[in-house]
Amino acid sequence: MSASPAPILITGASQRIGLYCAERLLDEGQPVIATFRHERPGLARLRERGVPTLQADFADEAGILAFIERLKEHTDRLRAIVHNASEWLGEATPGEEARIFQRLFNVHMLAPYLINLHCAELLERSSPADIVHIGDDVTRKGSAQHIAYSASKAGLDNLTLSFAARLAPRVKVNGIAPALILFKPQDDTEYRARTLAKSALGIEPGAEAVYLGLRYLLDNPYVTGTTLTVNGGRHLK
Ligand SMILES: NC(=O)C1=CN([C@@H]2O[C@H](COP(=O)(O)OP(=O)(O)OC[C@H]3O[C@@H](n4cnc5c(N)ncnc54)[C@H](OP(=O)(O)O)[C@@H]3O)[C@@H](O)[C@H]2O)C=CC1
Ligand SMILES: Nc1nc2c(c(=O)[nH]1)N=C([C@H](O)[C@@H](O)CO)CN2
Repeated sequence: MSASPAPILITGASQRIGLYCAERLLDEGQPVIATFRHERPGLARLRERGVPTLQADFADEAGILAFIERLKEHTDRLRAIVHNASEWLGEATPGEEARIFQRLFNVHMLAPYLINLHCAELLERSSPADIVHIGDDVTRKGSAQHIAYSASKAGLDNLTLSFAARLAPRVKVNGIAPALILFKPQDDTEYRARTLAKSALGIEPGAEAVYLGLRYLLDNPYVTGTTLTVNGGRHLK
């Protein structure tokens, strides 16, 4: 029996929420394996702390399966998988709709689906074991500006239910559905004010709000098939 704890895999952990959660887990002595698509400055901080950083593009099946093969070269067990990788794309480019639709479904649904199926055995060598899908509160009502994005995140919510049923009792499977957590640097004042007004609490909480949800799901032995809403009371407005 290995003395060191099994690692937690976080996808899309080179920046923002994924990077933040990776560093908070490391601070607590939890080993992490991180995936990234493009090289970014935050990866150096993870590498300095001994985190294997695996380049992976989940835009198609070949990229997903190639990642799974490389992951298994790095570990034979996992404490948890956090499916965080995501693109927030709208229907902005005429003629590009089908390509964007496919890309969003691949990163938000095909990647979690294939990684969960192919890596369940790694999770089952750890106890407790968890899968956490990072979704989006927008699935509650859909989005006129991000139709394919919202639909693909709704599909991810359904994967939570199916995998929770399939992998119980050895693996818990849950989701976190955030609304605004972090603005992007390019978001202008008007957009920020308009977005903050959409929730009852009216704040930009930062990545800690998602990490606290992740911590709860990892620590609670009696929660599975659940999606935590972390939306500042957006449903109340
Ligand atoms: N930020 C927010 O306010 C909210 C976030 N969420 C959800 O929370 C999670 C984290 O959000 P946030 O930190 O803002 O996410 P980001 O937009 O920063 O994306 C996270 C990472 O996903 C990676 N990624 C994108 N496409 C692919 C792909 N095809 N294959 C592999 N990796 C890919 C990106 O890589 P690269 O560096 O190459 O771009 C990026 O670093 C996401 O699932 C998001 O949908 C939900 C609601 C609100
Ligand atoms: N992959 C991403 N998904 C989402 C992001 C993001 O930056 N990356 N941002 C949002 C917005 O904050 C939205 O919740 C409020 O306008 C949604 N999803």
